[in-house]
Parts: sequence; C-alpha cells; structure tokens
Amino acid sequence: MSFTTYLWEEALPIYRQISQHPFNQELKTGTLPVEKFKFYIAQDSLYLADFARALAAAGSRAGNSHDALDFFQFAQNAILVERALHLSYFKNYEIDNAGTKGPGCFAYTSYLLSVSAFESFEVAVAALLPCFWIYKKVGDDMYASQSSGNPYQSWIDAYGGEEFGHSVRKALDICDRLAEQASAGTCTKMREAYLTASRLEYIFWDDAYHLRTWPC
Ligand SMILES: Cc1ncc(C[n+]2csc(CCO)c2C)c(N)n1
Repeated sequence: MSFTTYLWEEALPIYRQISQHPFNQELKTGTLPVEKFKFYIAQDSLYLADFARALAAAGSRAGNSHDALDFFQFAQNAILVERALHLSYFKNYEIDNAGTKGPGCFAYTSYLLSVSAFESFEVAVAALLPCFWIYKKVGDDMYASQSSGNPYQSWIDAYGGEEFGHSVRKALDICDRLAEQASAGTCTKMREAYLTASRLEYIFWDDAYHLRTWPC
C-alpha cells in the first residue's frame, strides 16, 4: 500500500465528516445560505494568500529542483486562484472587503506557515497535502451529483476539473516518494501533519457554516 493510500485510510473519518458537513451538502444542492458562502469566500481569499506563501517556503527547502519547481507552480496557482476569487466572486457577491481572519482560518494558515518554515520538507509536504486532496475529493463528489441551477456551480467546476486533478496527482507522487526515503520518525511526523491539516480543513468549513468569528 502506498503511503498516501495509508494516509487516506487513516484520515477517512475526518474526510467523511467534511463531506457530510451541512456546508458541503448545502453547497452541493445549491441551498447554502448566501451569507455563509460569502463568509467562506472572504476567509478563503485570506487563506489562499498565506497558503501560497507556505507552498513557496516549502518549495525553497525541497531536496531537488523538480520538487521545488512543482511547489513554486502550486504557489503561483494559489495566487492566481485568489486573484480570480477577488475578481469574480467578490464582484458577484458584492464583498467589498475580505476583512480579517476568523479563528479557523487563523489556526490553519498559522499552522501551515510554521510547518513550512520550521519542519522538514517531508513534513511540510504532508501538511500541505489535505488542501489538494480533500478539495479534489469534495469537488469530484459534488461534480458527480450536480443539481441543475445550482448558484454555486462555478465553484464546483473549479475543483471537479481535470487540470486541478493533475496538480493533486503531482503532490501525491511527491509525498509518496519522500515517504519511501524517509525514516520511521519522519513518517510519523508526516502522518500527524496530514491529520492535523485535515482537521483544520474541517474547522474551516464549520466556521463558515456557523459564521464564526472571535468570541471577544
Ligand atoms: C481552506 C481551503 N483549503 C483548500 C483549498 C483548495 N486549494 C486552494 S489553492 C489550491 C491549489 C494550489 O495550487 C487548492 C487545491 C481552498 N481553496 N481553501
């Protein structure tokens, strides 16, 4: 069994909760209240800006130029996605300001930035992987059961598409190759990082669903 297949199985209970979360169920059927989608989009634009920095920081510490280039390309892509979000969704949904990070977005971006700066490349790759893989699976699931006239269809199309699938495959292959060469101790840290980032993905959606901001 490949390392990433093992990761998927270990984190399956978290993925199931994400996939069954009312935010994603209502996004899929198009019944998600618009203020929850707007909250999510604004937080996601703040997330993507830091996610791109984390990808570039991890890439700068890659062991070879191929992996570095892939991570720099992922970083470039995250910035382009963020820009597209601003141009289209911010305009369509009349969001004039992304505001500041809420608790889940803050926790997730702070975690990815610190792992990418202070842990090994291997552990950083494992922490950055759920962002790709969980979105691919969530996107595929929504793509497969489309409801006609869904106002959120363009969001679903972005993550269910082929081009995105190619990036996910690359990230998975890098993670598997690194794990094959890593010590048992590093593999344990990779698993922990993957699980932590998966839980933070859950919290990100849960915060949007409950429009959660700081308690004080
Ligand atoms: C909270 C949150 N997690 C994951 C993604 C998905 N995502 C963002 S950028 C990118 C590809 C980078 O090249 C992917 C897969 C998101 N949008 N928001």
